[in-house]
Amino acid sequence: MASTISLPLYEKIPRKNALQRTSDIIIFFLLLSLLTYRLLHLKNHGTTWLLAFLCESWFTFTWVLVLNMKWNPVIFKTHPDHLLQATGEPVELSSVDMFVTTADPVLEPPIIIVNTVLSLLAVDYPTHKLACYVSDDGCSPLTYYYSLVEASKFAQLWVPFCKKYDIQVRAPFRYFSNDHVITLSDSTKEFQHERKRMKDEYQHLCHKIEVAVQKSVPPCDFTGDFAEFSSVECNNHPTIIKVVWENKGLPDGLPQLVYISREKQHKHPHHYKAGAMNALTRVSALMTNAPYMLNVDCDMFVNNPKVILHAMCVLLGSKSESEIAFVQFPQVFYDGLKDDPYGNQMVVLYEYIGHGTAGLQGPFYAGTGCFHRRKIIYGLSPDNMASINGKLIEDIFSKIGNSKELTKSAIDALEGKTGTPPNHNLHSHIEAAYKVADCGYEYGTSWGTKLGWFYGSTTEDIQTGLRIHKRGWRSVNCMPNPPAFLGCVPSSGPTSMIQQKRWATGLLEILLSKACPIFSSLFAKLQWRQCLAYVWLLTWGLRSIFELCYAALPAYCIIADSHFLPKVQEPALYVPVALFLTYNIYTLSEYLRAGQSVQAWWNNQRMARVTTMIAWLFGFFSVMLKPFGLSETVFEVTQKELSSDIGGGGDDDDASRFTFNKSPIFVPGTTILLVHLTTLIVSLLKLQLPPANHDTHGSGLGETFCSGWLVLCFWPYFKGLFGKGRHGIPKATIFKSATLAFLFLYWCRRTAMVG
Ligand SMILES: O=c1ccn([C@@H]2O[C@H](COP(=O)(O)OP(=O)(O)O[C@H]3O[C@H](CO)[C@@H](O)[C@H](O)[C@H]3O)[C@@H](O)[C@H]2O)c(=O)[nH]1
Ligand SMILES: [Mn+2]
Repeated sequence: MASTISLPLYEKIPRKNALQRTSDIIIFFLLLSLLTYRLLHLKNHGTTWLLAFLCESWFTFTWVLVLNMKWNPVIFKTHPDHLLQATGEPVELSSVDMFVTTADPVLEPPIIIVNTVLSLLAVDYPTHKLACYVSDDGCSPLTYYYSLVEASKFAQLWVPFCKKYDIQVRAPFRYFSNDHVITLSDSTKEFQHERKRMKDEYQHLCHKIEVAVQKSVPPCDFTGDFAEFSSVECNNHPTIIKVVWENKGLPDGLPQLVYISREKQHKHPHHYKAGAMNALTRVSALMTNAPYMLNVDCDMFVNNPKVILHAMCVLLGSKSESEIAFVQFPQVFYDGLKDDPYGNQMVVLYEYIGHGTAGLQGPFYAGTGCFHRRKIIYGLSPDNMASINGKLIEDIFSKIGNSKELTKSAIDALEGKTGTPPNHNLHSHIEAAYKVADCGYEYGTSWGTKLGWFYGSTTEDIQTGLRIHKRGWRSVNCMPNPPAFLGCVPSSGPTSMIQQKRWATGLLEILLSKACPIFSSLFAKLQWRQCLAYVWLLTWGLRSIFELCYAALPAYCIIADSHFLPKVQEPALYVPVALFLTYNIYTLSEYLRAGQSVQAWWNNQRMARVTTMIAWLFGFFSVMLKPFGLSETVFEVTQKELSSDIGGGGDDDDASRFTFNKSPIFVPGTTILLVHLTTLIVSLLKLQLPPANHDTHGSGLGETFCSGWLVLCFWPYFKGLFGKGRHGIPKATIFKSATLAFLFLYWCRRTAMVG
């Protein structure tokens, strides 16, 4: 097919960044000057300078990693219209299995899953080439019944409606929301009438779900279709697989829809999302065996109905198939709070780091909104592409487990004989599918270690992507307009902190494992600049230690009456001042160029400090304490809320105010704030004293400024000291933090007097 394509399906366009490179280099040189200054004066000063030197060396190292990532940005532009022209008939397109994972019907309400599934079912693609599989780790009849059975009924109306009128947003909650204004006046009577009907039907569906969720009773008595759900515990139950909708080869019907809740038993590790993805891979292999797999988190609905066509442009358009393993769409969020108060919307991150890594071996796999090739998930290397020989097949045989049907489908996948034959009957494979979804199936196989999604990290996405890059594959990021998928972003302090903690934990687990990118670069095919990009990401947890130490320095110096920054009269002071100014102007310009506000920039700067020193610190400790059995790294599911729950759009001031709870995760931040409030006051008082009382070693303006800056960074905590309810830091947390702050300051004083 590729040979008949003449117009390019995608283009790789280098992005100009001379100015950025210049600022990057300037900052790098300023960092080097600071290090030189430290080295020259190290012997005149004590431990504080050594500590400062170590921290600044780490910051410089991190900066080199950032510089490497941003140096050669590229943009991939896809042309779906060329795809349709080239193939003439859309029927020639490959089939795609679409996976949705969900784990908890409370944190991930059924209405969210309904919308994601509906948006997937309604994409612009021949429907008989699509199958949607929903994995439910919560084993909830609510999810099964509403997200799938009821949704598939509604889909019978919704999908034809979307296609007939070429609706752009195919998640109904979004389409019918008020901020999605449609000029109904210039539309036909017929359209208005049908739209009204859709809206009524959708509201009816919502109402049913609401009632069931509130009563928290199962939607039915456990008979018939639901018998399997009776007396299940979410962590201990047999496999449940249900074919909700079967497409009998009709291009304009609905895509196949299958519900899977893999078996779980207390004594078997289930490997969280990675385990779910592997079960999905196996079950779908038996049922539809599409050569491409799209996976989304349950909250990531399709926002651009052409998304599969965009992905196909890259996957079919790469010169040799052997190049590109996966196509990653960025995580974009809907209805995020205004100006990103939690600093977690990642707009600027995707803009610079995303396009930057695209110019290296390719973007990281982000766990959602990504198209994979099935054979690569089965462990294929670029070298093996040309010949699928007996040895390779034997190899697969030994790894994939003892299901004959699965082995056969895997061989088909490797040989390129994939896709659903016409009149394919899903039910005929259900028995084999139950078998491969058992929790015992993976014993003695290589699932999670050599094929599929990889185990051992709570960021299974990064680990899986790294293993793919390690084999020499590339990846591409695709950022169509409008964005391909939209999802939820945490909009509360506790949720956001827990998510960041999980990431830091998972990333550090990878760094300390066999999968460490440094080995992959030395002994496998991970390109060294890509390796550096991974090192940047995987060291998030370690950064917390250096930042925390650096934050302790000004406080220590003020109490101990020493200094770690050049004094006002020293010309060397220009170095940190210039560094501070250049860095902030530079990051600010990044935000402005990405269309973000000054407030968003500041919120992100501030939250970067809070996240690094607090959430990542917890991630660091949970990894460090794991070998001693003092901690367990678990995948804590992020709470998802529809915008209506949080006051729509988040313009109101209260919604963007930081929230707290009783979690110990808020102790260190409160401690840092209390320490710096104290030292700020102490140093301001000292600055008032006549100069005669100052010897040249005493703390100076630099330290005072640092303390002040940290207080500003922790300003949400400051407000939390006086806040009420969820906006206030609990009294017990304040008490613990005050004790810690006192002990720290006391210790500073003691060591200073001894020294
Ligand atoms: O035991 C589990 C736990 C989670 N999930 C699903 O995994 C997805 C991601 O979980 P979520 O709580 O939303 O985590 P986020 O932090 O929002 O997810 C980001 O980070 C994860 C890695 O930590 C990636 O897997 C995700 O794709 C990425 O969006 C959701 O659909 C969950 O239902 C499961 O299926 N089984
Ligand atoms: Mn999520």
